[in-house]
Amino acid sequence: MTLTVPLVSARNLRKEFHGQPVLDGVDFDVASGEVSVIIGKSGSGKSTLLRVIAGLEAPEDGDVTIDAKLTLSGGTRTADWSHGAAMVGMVFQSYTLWPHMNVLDNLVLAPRKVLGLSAGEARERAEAALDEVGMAHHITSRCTQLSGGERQRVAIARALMMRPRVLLCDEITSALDPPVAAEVLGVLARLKQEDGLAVVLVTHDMAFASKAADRVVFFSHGRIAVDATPDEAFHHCEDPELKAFVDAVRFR
Ligand SMILES: Nc1ncnc2c1ncn2[C@@H]1O[C@H](COP(=O)(O)OP(=O)(O)OP(=O)(O)O)[C@@H](O)[C@H]1O
Repeated sequence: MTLTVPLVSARNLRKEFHGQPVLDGVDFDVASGEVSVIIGKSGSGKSTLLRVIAGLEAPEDGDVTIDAKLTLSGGTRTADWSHGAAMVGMVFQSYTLWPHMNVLDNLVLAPRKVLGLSAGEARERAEAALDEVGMAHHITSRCTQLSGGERQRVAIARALMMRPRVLLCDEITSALDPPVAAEVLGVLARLKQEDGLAVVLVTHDMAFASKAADRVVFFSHGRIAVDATPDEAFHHCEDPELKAFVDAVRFR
């Protein structure tokens, strides 16, 4: 029997804002080459979960193991924290590219500073990353000249520059028209397929969730209420709250 060790494993994550629990003892595993879609009502804690895993938010309690190294213990960073952080990339809903820079400069900034890559090495890496998202021809474009979908593809490429093994995506298609959103989500599905990247996606896109997700996680009041295959979650689920949520989103 082969035991697969999760790439990311979070245990008993607890986070409060103003005395209110937002993550209420969350256990969450991510496997390599898996697309997990997180759904749930607004304010249920989905973004907070991603931000805690990415190290952007400190939890009150909980352990996180990334790539077999304990990075957070009882809510506190361990000596292996940076090793884990390097494995995790994050892409956000609103465009976080520097508008005054061109695409190449946006991509090379962090790897040159953080990894100390030479200009040539960083450019080579940028060309490969842009190629992955179908944006190689835009390497010298100004970010302000790009459409919303193109900007999000560049944002994905920028996250890929640090060679993460898991990409956390927080509602990255919410501001896009459905066909453009489908294109961006298609890029993620391909990255999973071709590069074995793990993708965790907070989205309301049920079509993508049912087609491309390996699992669907339903968040409710700071807890994971359902963690199932798309077929189970959308067609055979007994959870009344999930059923009501899926119907409400599907027909919106
Ligand atoms: N930095 C913060 N300071 C105070 N409260 C916060 C902060 N970040 C999140 N919250 C609160 O925590 C709760 C969960 O927020 P979170 O963004 O994780 O929910 P969500 O499920 O991602 O919602 P949405 O779908 O609307 O993005 C909300 O009530 C939110 O107002």
